Amino acid sequence: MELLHATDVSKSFETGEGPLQVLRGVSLSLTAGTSLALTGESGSGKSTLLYLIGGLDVPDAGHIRIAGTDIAGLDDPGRAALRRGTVGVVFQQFNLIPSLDVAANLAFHARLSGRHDAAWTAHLAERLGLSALLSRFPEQLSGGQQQRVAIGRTLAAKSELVLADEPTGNLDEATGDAVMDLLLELVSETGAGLLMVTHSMRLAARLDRQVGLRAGVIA
Ligand SMILES: Nc1ncnc2c1ncn2[C@@H]1O[C@H](COP(=O)(O)OP(=O)(O)OP(=O)(O)O)[C@@H](O)[C@H]1O
Repeated sequence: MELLHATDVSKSFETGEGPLQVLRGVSLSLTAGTSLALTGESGSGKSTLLYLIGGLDVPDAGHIRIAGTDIAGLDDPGRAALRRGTVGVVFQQFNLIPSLDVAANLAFHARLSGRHDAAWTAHLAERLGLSALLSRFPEQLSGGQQQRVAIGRTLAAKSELVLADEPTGNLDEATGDAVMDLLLELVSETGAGLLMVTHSMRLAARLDRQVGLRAGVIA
């Protein structure tokens, strides 16, 4: 089943020096249960594309269809609902909620999207090695532990599409590899699709497909 289909997506930003055209007609697609690495040099627009797909920003032109819905047709609350349910984003900076403990962070998006399933969340906590850390707060966790919570938060909401922006970019190599193992295993078990931005050809090679962005188009 086609999960994601982006067609001719363009995006520019206003800067002090005039408009900067970042994406110039990007098309890509992803089937449920498969993974795609998005590579490209710094500034090539990888994060911009991921944010558009995640409904965190809107394209100037083009279409993004996720699980059959054209997200251009959604209003702000509709896009917010998309981000908490169908689509989950794992950021390089973890982005956990500092005032909530691990258990509440894990369940946060699932609760907001009406997808909370206590048994499934407990299973994820166990698989992610978080069961003994449930009452800790994010600042009391290592980077690797925080990223495991962020992955769990996305999967707890049963997201069909997981977007990850350099998810191991803030971790040392051994910790990053362990986090990547868990991400790939759990995404594959849940049958979600994964779109991951990475600078690392080594990490990109672990995903099913690799595409590169260059000068605003898929190279
Ligand atoms: N809100 C914004 N306003 C102005 N320019 C922006 C904005 N967001 C991104 N840009 C510019 O768009 C270009 C692409 O940025 P983007 O973050 O998508 O690149 P990237 O490929 O993810 O880079 P990196 O690998 O360094 O994270 C950059 O030149 C960046 O400065």
